[in-house]
Amino acid sequence: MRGTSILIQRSRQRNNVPRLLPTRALSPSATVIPSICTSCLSILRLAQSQLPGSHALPIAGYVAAFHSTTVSLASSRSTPKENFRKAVGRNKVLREMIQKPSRMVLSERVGQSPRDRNSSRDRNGNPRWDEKSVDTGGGMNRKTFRLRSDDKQQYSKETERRKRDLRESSTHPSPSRFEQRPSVRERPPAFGSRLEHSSTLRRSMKLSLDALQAERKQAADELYSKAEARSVVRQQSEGRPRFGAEPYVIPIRPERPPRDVLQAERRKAAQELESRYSGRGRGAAAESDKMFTRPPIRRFAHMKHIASLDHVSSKAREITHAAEEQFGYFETFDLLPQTLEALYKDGLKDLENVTPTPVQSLVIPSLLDKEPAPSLLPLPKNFHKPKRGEARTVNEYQPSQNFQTYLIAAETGSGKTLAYIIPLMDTLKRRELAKKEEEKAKEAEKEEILNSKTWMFDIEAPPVTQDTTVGRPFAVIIVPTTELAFQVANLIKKLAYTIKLRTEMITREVSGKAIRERLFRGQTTDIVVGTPFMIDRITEANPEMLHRTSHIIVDEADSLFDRSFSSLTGPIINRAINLEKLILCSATIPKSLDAYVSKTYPECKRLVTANLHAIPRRVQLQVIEVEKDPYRGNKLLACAHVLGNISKDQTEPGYKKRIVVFVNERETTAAVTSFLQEKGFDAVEINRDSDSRSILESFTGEKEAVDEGKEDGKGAMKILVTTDLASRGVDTKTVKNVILYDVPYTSIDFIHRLGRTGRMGRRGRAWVLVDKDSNHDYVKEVKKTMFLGQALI
Ligand SMILES: Nc1ncnc2c1ncn2[C@@H]1O[C@H](COP(=O)(O)OP(=O)(O)OP(=O)(O)O)[C@@H](O)[C@H]1O
Repeated sequence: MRGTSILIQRSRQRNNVPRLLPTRALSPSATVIPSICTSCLSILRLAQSQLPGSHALPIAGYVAAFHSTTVSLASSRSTPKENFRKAVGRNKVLREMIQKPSRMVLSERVGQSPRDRNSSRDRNGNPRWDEKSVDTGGGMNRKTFRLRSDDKQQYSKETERRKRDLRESSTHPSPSRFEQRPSVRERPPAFGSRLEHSSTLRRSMKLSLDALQAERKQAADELYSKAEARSVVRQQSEGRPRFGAEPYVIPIRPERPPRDVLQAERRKAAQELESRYSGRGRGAAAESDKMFTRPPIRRFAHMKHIASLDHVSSKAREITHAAEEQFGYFETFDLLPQTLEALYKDGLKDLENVTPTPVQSLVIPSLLDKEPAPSLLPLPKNFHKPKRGEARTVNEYQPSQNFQTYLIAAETGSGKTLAYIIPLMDTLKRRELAKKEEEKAKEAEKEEILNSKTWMFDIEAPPVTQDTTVGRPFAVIIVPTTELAFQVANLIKKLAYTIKLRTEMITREVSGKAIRERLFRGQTTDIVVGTPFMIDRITEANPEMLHRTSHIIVDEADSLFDRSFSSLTGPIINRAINLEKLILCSATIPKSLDAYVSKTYPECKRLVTANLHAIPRRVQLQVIEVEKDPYRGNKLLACAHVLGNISKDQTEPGYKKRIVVFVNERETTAAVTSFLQEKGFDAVEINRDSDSRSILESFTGEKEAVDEGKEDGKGAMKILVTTDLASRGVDTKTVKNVILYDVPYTSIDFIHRLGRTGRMGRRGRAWVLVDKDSNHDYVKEVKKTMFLGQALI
């Protein structure tokens, strides 16, 4: 073509999908078609063979339109030929152009041989064609060219040779693609245009069109069967393919199995699951449960690496859901009137229309005990009280064998404390009332005998028993920190006022003398709350103290059975020789706890809520990249900046904003607190020397109105800087914002720290500061899991 040359490289078409290939326009006036596929090649051939240069320009546009049609057909499973035919059928302009060429576009080169289309003269400058204008009567200025006789001969020879080659190649199997392509040197000399070169090349490679298509079809079938995602590069413009735009990838999806096949598979899997559970004990079910439903998610690799949470099966969660829906009101639990009264009046004061939380619906009916207390085993005669400084012997008692064990696990701030306290107090009160009734009956009987004449012969001497109630509690609650002991003891005291039970707290804050007086001053103590260290010390010196203990509750059990506490918690349990119920309670079940419980208490009953290990979606987590501007690695600055932003927002108008900042190491608390104080924030830290109880009280109490004149900014904020000391169990229900100054070491710490906000259905916000030493991927995974509402692993 004279004015326009559209050069097309040889294209391959795989998998029935037109592939775009780069082409070039040589002439500056040419229409640039950046990419084209083989299906469109035919059109261009037609244009080049039939049209003069100036008319090839609009043809380029037609080709673009044609190409878009073939691309849209590409996802169908028809062959390129069929696609081509369909595309022509759809495109009116092209159809007309191909079927009956317009008179308007035909010009001087009509009838020119495809060979040497660009030059009408040979090397010697002689005209190749005898130019003779012939009016064919079909067009306005149609011209025809007569071939010179020698050229005519050469042309017919060439045609003959091509046909022969094609016949031969179709009888031979096609070589592999790499073998097919000859090196540049081996290639036949260019003959005519590049278009011609392309067809010559194909001929020289002895590839028949049929063989090529068969190969493509096979490749396509393979791809579909393997369900490999192949890609079609399309250029996106208003949802339609266009040339020159950014490419994007559309994966070809594998064929979906029919619906009935899928349903049958699911049914089979469900039956298998059912059969694994039916007719087995709880322990076995739990075992198979674990085996069968190990988390299939591999994408949370970083979380898996760091975390140590145990997986809770979907079956266990389903069971819980069913149980949770059963109880809508506290009245349905069949509690004593005084327990109900205490619950509404003291436990959930100032709350209207309270209903049991999921964990309470699950736990209260399971722990309620209406049976009378069983008779006590006597104390062993050889009770050994170790002297001061003497080595402890752990296994000197015969531990109780017949107690039931429960593992209660529910998300943070879900009301676990009341879930175990209410049934415990109700049971103790029931037993107390039953005992009183029994004593009353005995008294009446005695009176009757004394009044009768035969009393001298019938009455028996009263038995000598060790059945004293002084300093021998019925229940012991062990918690890991003094702060938590204070909180739990406070709640029990409130309830006990109405229920009429006595409770005492034993922590390091209480002196030895005070404990002695409280416990052994001559009155019955029903419930003792304390830290493991203190309870262990006292019960080691006075093992008879646990003689009547029927209930032991281990709150934050994962912490109390870890390496630092297990040497204290285990012996306490062993000393309770009349133990009936051991209740382990926690918001997190690490693998270590699960293994310990399975081994030590194989018959343990697990009461686990459906959302265990999931941080509620109502808590938003934001990640602050400390290394980036404007902080440039300055974590203190980042923390102050976040606090500054919190101070400006209008989230808690009229009330003091309470914010908790968690750090990993105790030493960091002082540095962070003093920096924040320097910046004008009201920040306090909890450390060994500080009065943690009063500090925590100001964060666990009800909302506090802001001082006059300090309605806005830093004056309306209260910041607590702490380690994990305040991360477990502390009921910071009015805290809306939590800052994780350091990335927590484990998912367990993540759950407990973030659990200080968003409690009992409230909304919360959290920020985590990520610096160069932090594991970014881990934080990303936690954030993603939170967003999805999934359990952390
Ligand atoms: N049924 C209820 N309705 C409304 N509020 C409740 C209910 N039960 C408990 N609460 C309140 O929920 C708050 C959180 O309870 P609690 O401290 O027992 O949570 P938790 O599950 O032990 O949390 P953590 O795992 O952090 O120790 C408390 O302020 C409590 O008064």
